[in-house]
Amino acid sequence: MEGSSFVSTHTDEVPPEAPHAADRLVVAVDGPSGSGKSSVCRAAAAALGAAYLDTGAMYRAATWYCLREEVDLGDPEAVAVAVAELPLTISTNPDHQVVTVGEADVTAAIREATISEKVSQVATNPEARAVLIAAQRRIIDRAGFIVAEGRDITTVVAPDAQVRVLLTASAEARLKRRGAQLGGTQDPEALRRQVLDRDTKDSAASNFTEAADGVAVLDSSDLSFEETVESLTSRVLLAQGARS
Ligand SMILES: Nc1ncnc2c1ncn2[C@@H]1O[C@H](COP(=O)(O)OP(=O)(O)OP(=O)(O)O)[C@@H](O)[C@H]1O
Ligand SMILES: Nc1ccn([C@H]2C[C@H](O)[C@@H](COP(=O)(O)O)O2)c(=O)n1
Repeated sequence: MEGSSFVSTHTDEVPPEAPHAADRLVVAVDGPSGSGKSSVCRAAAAALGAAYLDTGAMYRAATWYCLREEVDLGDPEAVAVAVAELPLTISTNPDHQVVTVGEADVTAAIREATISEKVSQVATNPEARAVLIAAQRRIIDRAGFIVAEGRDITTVVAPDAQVRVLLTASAEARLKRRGAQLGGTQDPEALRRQVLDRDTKDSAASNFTEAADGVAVLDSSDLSFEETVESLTSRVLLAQGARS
């Protein structure tokens, strides 16, 4: 498993070390905010010995960069130009996530509420998306065995993935989980903005509320965290078994 992938925004080439088709097993997971994508996919990847790609972290890092460069997020052309120059690296080690922009380690900073509230302005920019989607495809190609999660992985980034899952949960469960995750620091209105309002904005760029053809729905509303991880890993093991 590769621990770190440099995301070049300036080339489309498939890296020379890309694995053979027979060694590829891509697990694509999409879903709304707070459904458990990051935590469940990271745990499943660690259990399976797979790489892990958090594509949301890439949109968050792009937003952090735009803010640092004082780019007007309301100016789509300026955002597109900035993201095309984004010097981003993201680790694919499920046990150790590191995101850097140039020399800056932004792993913690990209989780702050300011970024959560502004990230949709970058994520709904078509040119910015094209740059990040190309980078995500290169990382997936290079990894071979990888769990990648986001909003458009099953449909746009890796529609040919061997395992495709839409991870859902009720709005009530998602708000409760996010509230607990943030240690009860957010008032109900701030939580709604960060979870439900963000979903509404992000829906303009991709459909992550309905499963596309061939995508299985995993509803975690009434499942524990461990049961959800188990459900995902068992689907992957089934796919592995079917190939051998
Ligand atoms: N089945 C579950 N039962 C209980 N808690 C869960 C479950 N799945 C995830 N969680 C918890 O819910 C919280 C939110 O999960 P997570 O951050 O993985 O969601 P997400 O879908 O990646 O959200 P976002 O897209 O906003 O980043 C975490 O604290 C996680 O541990
Ligand atoms: N494939 C993706 C991944 C993420 N986004 C957007 C949607 C979110 O607002 C933002 C941050 O993602 P999160 O960390 O909350 O999973 O990025 C997207 O549009 N496509």
